[in-house]
Amino acid sequence: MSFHVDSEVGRLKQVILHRPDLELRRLTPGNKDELLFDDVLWVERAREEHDAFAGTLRERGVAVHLFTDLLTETLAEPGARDLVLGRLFDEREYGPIATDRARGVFEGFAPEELTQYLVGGITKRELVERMGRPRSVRVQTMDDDDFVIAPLPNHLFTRDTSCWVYDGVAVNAMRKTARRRETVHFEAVYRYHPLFAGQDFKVWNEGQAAFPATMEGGDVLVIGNGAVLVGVSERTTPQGVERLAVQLFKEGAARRIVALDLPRRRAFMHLDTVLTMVNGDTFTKYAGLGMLPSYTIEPQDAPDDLLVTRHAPDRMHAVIADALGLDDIRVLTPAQDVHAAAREQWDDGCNVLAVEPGVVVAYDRNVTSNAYLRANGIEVVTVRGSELGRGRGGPRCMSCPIERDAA
Ligand SMILES: NC(=O)NCCC[C@H](N)C(=O)O
Repeated sequence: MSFHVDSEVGRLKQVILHRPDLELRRLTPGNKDELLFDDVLWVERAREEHDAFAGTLRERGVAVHLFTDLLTETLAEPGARDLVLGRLFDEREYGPIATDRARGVFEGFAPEELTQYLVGGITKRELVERMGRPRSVRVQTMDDDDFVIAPLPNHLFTRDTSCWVYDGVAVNAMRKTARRRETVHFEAVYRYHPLFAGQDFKVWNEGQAAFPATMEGGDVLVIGNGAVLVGVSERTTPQGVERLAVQLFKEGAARRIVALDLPRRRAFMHLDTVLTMVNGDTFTKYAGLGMLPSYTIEPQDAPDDLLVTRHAPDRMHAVIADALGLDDIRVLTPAQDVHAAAREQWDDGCNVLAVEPGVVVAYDRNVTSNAYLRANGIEVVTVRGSELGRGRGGPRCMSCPIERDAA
């Protein structure tokens, strides 16, 4: 089987999703901000919404792989355990007394339990029950219900931690502390899971070791025609984009990157919160985004050199069209008052996931955006996201395509 993502909108064949679990039960009013959520969730309802989302994709012929299953199966491999636990149990984090004992507890877990605690986190009480009370200053200064290892609720947004670009995968260094531990889980999955191990695909970057050259998949749109559209954002750095460009060009996997200079704000945290593609020449865009400065990045003769051209904001759509080999692109932005538009953007109205050209999955609550897409010939399949949306991500954020045709 070969994995590749050749567009944003061609037929979607395989995707990785993460069904919410323990990590969201551990989200509280006290930790939600640090964990990048805007509210606590009703987890059972979030799971129902997520099951319905997965069901919608399956009905459209998409093979859905659940991240929990992938990680659990991966952790049955000794090499994967060593990679993940070696990265996690760092003496500089847990102190010289507790680190090895805590690691010993995790070494003893069966794969299912190991996945549960790696993703859901573990409290001091849970750890001490298993390892006894160490003399560790690090552990003794904590309350029993404090997390020794924090939960990872943003695994829900599988788009960001790894993203496929043509015939390779970028396993991304994440900007925010709350998401950094997600990366090693995907490093292990792509290296050791039987679905991927031994398969012929390229790896565009080296995981969290690339930090601080962060790049997140929500900023990466594989628009087709050998081009990639990338947001330089709150999360994705210019050097992260530059490194991606060097890798893609070295392997001849892409011909051009267009980088958009986004405002560095949480509401616009990734490009796909304000701009996504709905068919081969059409984008849905948030009215408040306006026009942005852009850069085209192209290969030079020397492999470690790049041709970088800056364009004024009014050229943004033309620059994207040119990368696609088109005279123009269609940009769909519904006419609505600025307050309504801001609310729908916040609720991921632009964050749609195409399952084939002209057919997208969207949250049902974004009534105006969805009606406008339909009026312009796009089929919109709606899913509920009243709970899921509280983490500020929609259908595109919650999916990591691993196989998708060209448009
Ligand atoms: N591509 C995306 O925009 N993903 C949404 C990520 C939301 C998550 N709570 C975060 O702040 O990283």
